Amino acid sequence: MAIQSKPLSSNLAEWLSGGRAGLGKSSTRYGIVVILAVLIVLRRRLQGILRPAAAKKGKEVHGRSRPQVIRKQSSFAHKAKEDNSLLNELRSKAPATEEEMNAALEELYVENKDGSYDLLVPYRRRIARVSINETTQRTIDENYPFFAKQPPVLDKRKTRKTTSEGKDVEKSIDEKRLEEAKTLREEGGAAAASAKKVGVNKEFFRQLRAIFKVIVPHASSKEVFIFLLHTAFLVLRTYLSVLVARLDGRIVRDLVSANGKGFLKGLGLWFLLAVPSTYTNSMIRYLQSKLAIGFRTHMTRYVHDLYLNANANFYRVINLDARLDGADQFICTDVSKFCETLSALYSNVSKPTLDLIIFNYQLAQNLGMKGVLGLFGNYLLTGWILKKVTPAFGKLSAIEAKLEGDFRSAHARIITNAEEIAFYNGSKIEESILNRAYMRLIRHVNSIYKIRIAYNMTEDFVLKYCWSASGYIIIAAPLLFGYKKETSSAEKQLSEKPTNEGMASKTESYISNRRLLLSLADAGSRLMYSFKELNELAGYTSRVYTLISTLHLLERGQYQALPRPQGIPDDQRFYDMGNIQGRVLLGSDSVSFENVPIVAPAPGMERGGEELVRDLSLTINNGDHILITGPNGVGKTAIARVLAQLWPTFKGSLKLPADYDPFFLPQRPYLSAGSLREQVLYPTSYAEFIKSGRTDEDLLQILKDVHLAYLPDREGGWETRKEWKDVLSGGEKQRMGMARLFYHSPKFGVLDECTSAVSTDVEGLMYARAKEMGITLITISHRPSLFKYHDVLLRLHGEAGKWEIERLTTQDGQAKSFNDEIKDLEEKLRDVDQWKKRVNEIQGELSLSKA
Ligand SMILES: Nc1ncnc2c1ncn2[C@@H]1O[C@H](COP(=O)(O)OP(=O)(O)OP(=O)(O)O)[C@@H](O)[C@H]1O
Repeated sequence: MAIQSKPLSSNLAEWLSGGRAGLGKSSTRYGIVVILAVLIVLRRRLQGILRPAAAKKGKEVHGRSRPQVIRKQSSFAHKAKEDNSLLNELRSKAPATEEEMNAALEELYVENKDGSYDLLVPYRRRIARVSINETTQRTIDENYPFFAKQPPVLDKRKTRKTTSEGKDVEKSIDEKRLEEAKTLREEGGAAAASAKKVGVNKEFFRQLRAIFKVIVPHASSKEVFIFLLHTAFLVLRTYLSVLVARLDGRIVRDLVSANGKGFLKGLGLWFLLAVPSTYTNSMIRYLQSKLAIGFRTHMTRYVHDLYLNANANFYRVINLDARLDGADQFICTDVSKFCETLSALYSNVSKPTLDLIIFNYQLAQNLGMKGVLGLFGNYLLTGWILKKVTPAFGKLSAIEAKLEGDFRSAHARIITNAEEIAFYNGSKIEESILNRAYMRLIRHVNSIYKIRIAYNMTEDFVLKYCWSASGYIIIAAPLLFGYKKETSSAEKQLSEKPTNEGMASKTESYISNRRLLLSLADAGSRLMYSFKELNELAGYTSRVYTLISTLHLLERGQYQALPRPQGIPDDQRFYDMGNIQGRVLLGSDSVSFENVPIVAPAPGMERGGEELVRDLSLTINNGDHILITGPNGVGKTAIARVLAQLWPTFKGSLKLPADYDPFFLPQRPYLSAGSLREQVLYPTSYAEFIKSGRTDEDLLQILKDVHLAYLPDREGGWETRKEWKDVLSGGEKQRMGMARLFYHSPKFGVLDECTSAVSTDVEGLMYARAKEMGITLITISHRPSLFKYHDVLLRLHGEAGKWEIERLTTQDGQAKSFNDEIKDLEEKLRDVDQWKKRVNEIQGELSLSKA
């Protein structure tokens, strides 16, 4: 045979061009050679393009010379201020020690001149430098219209009610909204409640389109390039599959015709083809993961920019709105699952689709028109059957994600409150709570598995067995029933060859067609599997969309709005997050409340927010230290929340100075993840500290003022990184809070019971120091010992939101003496007789009415 006498390369081309049943194009002759060449060229380019950003920019840095830096922190700080010389100093290839890593980690980021910043990320004992560009307000505004619409929670069928006469009427919009809020509350957030409606429908494609604005921000994004490359590899894989099918047939032909040499060559080619095939497969997987990571990075950064924006959306999500339940689960898990499913779906859909087209084309060449019609009839029928038996996977996966979130947050609560739970010996009850959350999740997952049994059986039966059987029939029909397809000239030649060779050719043709049919069945089942994945993607899409959409709405102060319930009297106030009428005005000389009710918001509750303090009017001038006092739960901290603009000003006006930048010290001191130095600096970063020109000596002086000067020595230096909330005692944590106040030295300091665990003598010294520094104190406390550090007392009573203001200093600014205080108290005692008289009167009236 001519083929046996030719050199290997030409044999390869000829074999793979397929002679009689080849791809029919001369270019395929050199297919393998071209593929190999392309791959070799691409390999180098790919490495360049797909390498992590830090490595690409050659920006790996770490703390090689850091020990000196630690010793000479202050001189180094000034050096670093000049032009990132710290980073230049730290740049080296050798891995850093733990101490060096900690020191370099403290940097966190380096600001660039164009407003962007380079984040310093620990990575394999080195610090990688990643450029971060925050999402601009313009991009957020441009994307807003795509996310402004939230999917309705209520099903249309449920928006009808029956009147007393038994008539079925449409519900009013208000009633629908109230019912929707109730559904949200019961189901635990919009994503969970609207999961009932999730599926591959118009809404899904609308949401996906909106999300694409985030995950592929520009046509020139790196993901577009990865996507194109991925597509090229997918096409290549299909092309290689066809070549493998051809080669398979040839090898069997040589076996049947006992052509040993031809068989060995075929085997050699088989291994040769394996090289690009395996490379292509692993590149497809790699690019798919790369795409998923790219999508996730875009989305996570976008979500973080919205979540941690100046309006404190992270606070609004939890306290002022009921649409998102467990934002951490959305951001950490759902975003990742969405991105992975989306990128996997692309290769899972495109590959079998491409396979179906190419294999069908190939089979059409081999089997003729009738065979193709048979195949298509088969597809339509099986497709219809599978559509009928496919369960609502989208809805199921959205519910699963919600239950996963519940389980995760139950665990998070234990981590946050470990000590308290341990003191209460609460393991048993906490375990029951955890187990219950887990069992709810597992029951749901189990029910999905059960649903899948029947579905997978049908899918396997239809795609593996029915498709193969119909494939046999289509191949066998011309042989058994003798109908002739349009034969190519190559086939005509073969059919005229002697019987042995004709038999071998028939075997070859059968094997090739059989392989193509098997690949076709495989492609079909993968496509069907993708449909299942598409449904799951719909579930994740609905959750991710709800996350981004809610953050967009909250960013613009658009809360979930509820109508005034019909049952409440006209004179009763109704505070709803959708109806905020108060104003916050900047530019005044002092901080002043003018008829501002202090209201605890109740997101998603029909009764509306609860009024804690009625129409507060109060002016706090610079240097007018004010103490707010009153019983527990009366609304003292609530005033601080309104001052911080965390809670809305529902009515009246809140006037603030133009440069209003108060510092709040909450009841529970928060200690961040970071070094000891960062605990004092919080919330400013180390980079800003360096920029300010202040030094560790300054920080030590501050620690002296709060009686914590021993800490750097005790904890092993300023760079020590620990879980500070466990390391410091209650009083130490509060004193650290005061240290932060002194470091920032603001005009106004809002101190909410922030020294309740500090001994009275040290507390007094700290208050005196704060006043010395010119900080105007707005203190919330029950401790009478603090009266003497304040000028004005705001006393909240709690009954019907009553409050009163009292001066604690005399006209000349002196603290009231004990004599003054006694006089005040005696004045008050004078009223006691009247109050007693009134109590007797009321009791008398009550006993009369009973009689
Ligand atoms: N995030 C919130 N959402 C809704 N209501 C809240 C929220 N936080 C607190 N409340 C409610 O507001 C009321 C006032 O709370 P606040 O924290 O202002 O009390 P307080 O006067 O500071 O009490 P204490 O002296 O115990 O600290 C309480 O009834 C509380 O249940």
